[in-house]
Amino acid sequence: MSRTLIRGGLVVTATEEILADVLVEGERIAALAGPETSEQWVAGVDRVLDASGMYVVPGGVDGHTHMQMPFGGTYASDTFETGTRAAAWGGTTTIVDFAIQSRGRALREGLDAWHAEAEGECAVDYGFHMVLSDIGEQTLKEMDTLVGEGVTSFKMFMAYPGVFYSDDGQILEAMQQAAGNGALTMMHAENGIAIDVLVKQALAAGHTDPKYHGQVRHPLLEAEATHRAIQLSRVADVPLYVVHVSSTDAVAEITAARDVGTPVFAETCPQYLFLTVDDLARPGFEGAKYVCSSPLRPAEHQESLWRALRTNDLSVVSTDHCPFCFAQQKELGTGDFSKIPNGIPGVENRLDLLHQAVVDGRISRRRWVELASTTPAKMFGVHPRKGAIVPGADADIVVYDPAAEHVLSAETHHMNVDYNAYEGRRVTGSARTVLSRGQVVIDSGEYVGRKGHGRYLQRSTCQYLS
Ligand SMILES: NC(=O)NCCC(=O)O
Ligand SMILES: [Zn+2]
Ligand SMILES: [Zn+2]
Repeated sequence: MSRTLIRGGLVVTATEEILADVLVEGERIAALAGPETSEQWVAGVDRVLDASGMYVVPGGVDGHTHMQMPFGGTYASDTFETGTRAAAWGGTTTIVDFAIQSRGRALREGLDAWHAEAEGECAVDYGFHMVLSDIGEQTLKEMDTLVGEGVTSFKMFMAYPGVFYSDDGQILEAMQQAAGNGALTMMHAENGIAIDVLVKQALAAGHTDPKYHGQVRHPLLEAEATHRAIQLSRVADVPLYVVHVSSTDAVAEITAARDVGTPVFAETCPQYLFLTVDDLARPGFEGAKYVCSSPLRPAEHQESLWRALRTNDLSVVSTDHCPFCFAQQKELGTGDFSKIPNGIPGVENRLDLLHQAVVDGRISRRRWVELASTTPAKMFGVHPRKGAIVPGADADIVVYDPAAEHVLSAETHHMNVDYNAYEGRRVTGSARTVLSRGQVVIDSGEYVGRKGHGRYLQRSTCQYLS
């Protein structure tokens, strides 16, 4: 069994910051100790990693990715291989991706297909949520089986009629089923039926540019759907996790529900914290790079999101990593914004963008770890294996250089996509060395991992509910 000692760093977790050395044995963390004790370990280890001046943090847990997802006539451009490698470069050592049920098909078929795509391909560990696109008697029964296989969360869509959309009755039934089997329900909360009316009207008026994507997906239609999802979850008596929250109005619904004790949780994503509608309105067709749903909002929404991250009404930052190349993929929507594949890349950039928020004084170091690693690990049932630096946990560890300045760019990133949504942005902080289950996968910025190292994670149920 290989032994690694990480020496001299500041261990930062969601709850404490301590100067401690970390001993890794095989795939797990064996012990933490001060320098006098760890001095005695040096002779018996295979490798000593010098972490002086560095933070030693649990690997990032990105609870919302879409590797090679089919969407709008094409596929997200990162495969499980390229996307998990890019994740590792950015300090993320666990992803939870979305397996998708096709309409008219069984959950099993969708889940098997995603397993087949991911198995043997990943650089870091991965789990699956399941997207419900065809809720009926058979789907409801299958939900129970999947929970037994570690797929303990189900995403439904109030958006995308004719594709992933579920109506209120179907949503209520799936929520009732989840209430019985202990799963977490996840919601893409936008009123897709109303949005489609506005899309038709916009196109009829000749409004075809990417910026109209943001206009038709009105924040009130996000708020309305969020409200409806919350009320349905209360009727079903099931916890709810709202994905990619983008607006002040949706946050207000979540806050109001949480204030009366409803088990509603929510995430936002870096794109809503760092980008705005001005990016969607870039000249020519460039705005297509910024088309995602929920859409980017005017800058004033960002303050509400930051505030909610501080008050815990938003408790997770995930990426919703869903990359489509500008050339040939985003271009499918030239002359019709509604045909632009929805999604923004970011799995590699999340930790650094959030660390910039630490540097800027918006959140504390501990909150950074909590939002990016510990809370998603608990939310999605992989804590304390993931998201923690304690003896017995998986040795998913990032030696993070808080002073390393770099510029985010498609020229230097490792995601398989021809643009970076944050092109030219200077950030302070970078993952220097990354361990995934005890194996060094990033060594001083170089990838030294291997395809197939990443294993499927059978998740338990949401730990905020037990
Ligand atoms: N978010 C987005 O624009 N694309 C990915 C699919 C989804 O999460 O709705
Ligand atoms: Zn969504
Ligand atoms: Zn998504």
